[in-house]
Amino acid sequence: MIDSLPQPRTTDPASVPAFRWGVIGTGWIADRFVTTVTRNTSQRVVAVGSRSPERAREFAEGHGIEMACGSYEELVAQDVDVVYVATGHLDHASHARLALEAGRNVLVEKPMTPTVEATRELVELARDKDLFCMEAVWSLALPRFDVVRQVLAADLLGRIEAVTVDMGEYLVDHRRAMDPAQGGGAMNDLGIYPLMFADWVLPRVEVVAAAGPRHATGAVGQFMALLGDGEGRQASVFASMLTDTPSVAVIGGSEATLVLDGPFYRPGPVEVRFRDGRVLSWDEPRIHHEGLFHEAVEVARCIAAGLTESPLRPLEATIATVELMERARALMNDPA
Ligand SMILES: NC(=O)C1=CN([C@@H]2O[C@H](COP(=O)(O)OP(=O)(O)OC[C@H]3O[C@@H](n4cnc5c(N)ncnc54)[C@H](OP(=O)(O)O)[C@@H]3O)[C@@H](O)[C@H]2O)C=CC1
Ligand SMILES: O=C1CO[C@H](CO)[C@@H](O)[C@@H]1O
Repeated sequence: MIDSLPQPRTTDPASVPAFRWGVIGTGWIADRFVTTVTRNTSQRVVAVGSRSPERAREFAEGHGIEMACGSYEELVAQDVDVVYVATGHLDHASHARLALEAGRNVLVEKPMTPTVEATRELVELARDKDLFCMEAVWSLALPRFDVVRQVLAADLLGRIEAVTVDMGEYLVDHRRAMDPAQGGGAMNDLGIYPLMFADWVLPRVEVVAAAGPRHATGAVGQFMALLGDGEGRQASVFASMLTDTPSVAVIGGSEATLVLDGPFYRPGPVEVRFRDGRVLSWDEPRIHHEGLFHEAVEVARCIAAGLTESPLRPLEATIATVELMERARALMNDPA
């Protein structure tokens, strides 16, 4: 009988080489990513690219970045080892392609692309070029997720029977995230996380049913999906841009139940509740998006090791998640 949860095996940022990074886009996530990477690692963000030379300059000055590029083409032509694609959902494919064609490794914001076809094309290109490519599902690089990974590998929960996971954040007033013309709606911004989680825990799971009413903007404001693996295991997924929900993830097993208190996709605690009443927990500071730096360290670790994909977010897993997204969308008549 164990008396504590496993310690996470996350990579020490100081143990990986300092690579030269370029960033495409100067928006919300680009700002957070560069801030935390600069603060917590020795990775060097040396160039930023924007559609506007002015915005590139402002971003570069604000973050102490050497090169401000007035176009994405100019950015990928710089001497960088890896490009972080931080533009909107519908632009990931073309901007990642631009970087790969220029011979750069890529870390691409989620969803890598909103469709199975475009994701497969990008994966194929990265493989043809023998370049590193990863979808920035940063949760999977967090210490918290490594604790879960080890709990699952050690079969501490018994037979997994159910996953329930929700993710609700009030984003109704967010122009990009609710604009259907920019791929806005509950799927691309939020739903990808709970679907990824269900698929990560129960890899053969399929979407059985889904419903997602449209908000006044025309985007799907929230959706529920029911998943099953054909062997009796089920997952329920809920994502909403219309209200804040606990955003808790639960893995129910025959021997114990694991709970990731919300928001499950960010840094936070892990609790395992055994059927005999014992509870084991592991905790870390709830540092919000500050935890983004872990994915940059994972990228550096992989590139240094000569890997073209990360075992934390293999490209086939990215494809599996977008397959679930596409199936759920089809059931709710929501074009990508
Ligand atoms: N990992 C995470 O926790 C998070 C991930 N994300 C993901 O990151 C991506 C970007 O989200 P976010 O940072 O919130 O978005 P923003 O709208 O804040 O930034 C997007 C950037 O894309 C660039 N861009 C290029 N073409 C266009 C266009 N036609 N219209 C508008 N912007 C354009 C702009 O940079 P410029 O003008 O300088 O060229 C802009 O700053 C999304 O795919 C989202 O899913 C978002 C939030 C959190
Ligand atoms: O990936 C994401 C996670 O956090 C953000 C806000 O809290 C979301 O909007 C976003 O798309």
